[in-house]
Amino acid sequence: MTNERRVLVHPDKSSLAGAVAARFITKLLDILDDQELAHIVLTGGTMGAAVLEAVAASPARTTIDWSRVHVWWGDERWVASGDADRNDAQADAALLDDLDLDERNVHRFPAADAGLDLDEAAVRYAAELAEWAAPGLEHPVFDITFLGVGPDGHIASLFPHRSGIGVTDRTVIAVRNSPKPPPERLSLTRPVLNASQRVWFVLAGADKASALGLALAGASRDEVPVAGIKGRRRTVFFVDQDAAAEVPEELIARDY
Ligand SMILES: O=C1O[C@H](COP(=O)(O)O)[C@@H](O)[C@H](O)[C@H]1O
Repeated sequence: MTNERRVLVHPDKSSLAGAVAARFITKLLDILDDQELAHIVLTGGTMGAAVLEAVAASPARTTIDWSRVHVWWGDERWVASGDADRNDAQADAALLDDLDLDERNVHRFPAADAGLDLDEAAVRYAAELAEWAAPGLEHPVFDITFLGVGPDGHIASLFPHRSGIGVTDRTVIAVRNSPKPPPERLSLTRPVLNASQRVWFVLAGADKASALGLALAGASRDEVPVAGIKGRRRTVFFVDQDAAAEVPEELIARDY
């Protein structure tokens, strides 16, 4: 098995979301055939929600034993619980509210109204990761990690030319002065994301083309943080035609 990066292109955003949702359900079934629990990382952003809505719309989602699925997030915006700007609130609305998930298996970042400051919240989430850690690590090995990619190449809340993408001594960081609002955020760090078995980037739209092109052309992770992320077994970029505009033709596989 190779863990080379693969780029799978779909015609548009809606077919992309549907195809990723179908693959996710199939892969999750396979994973749960082989092991008792699955640990999944969700992403915020436009495609994060679109994929979850497509999972919700798929009758095949009923084939999954969701009580064996643990849900985590790659990052969170530091706003109050239930705020529509929170990544977990978007995931709830798109899918999670409809699933038979045990709330103890839904690992939300603390919210801004939880009585903690931002640094304490980062420590709290790190402790939750440690509770579920794989042997020898301080965090679970995630089976599938979904990541959106911002037009500037950020993933989770790790932004270009900021220190966060270089942090390796913690599993969770507090982010201040984020270039994208809201300014305060929490994020998993690169070593945690890179320990994932599979990293699935999902991105659509012409505004993502340059970041993706740069990452695949060998730009540094400081310039485009997405360049610094790779799963242990698989790293797949699921993209639409517009986002693929600057991907070298030889890297493209059309998934339709
Ligand atoms: O703020 C965030 O943005 C990115 C990308 O979002 P998009 O709307 O440009 O697709 C997302 O991946 C991240 O989780 C989120 O907090």
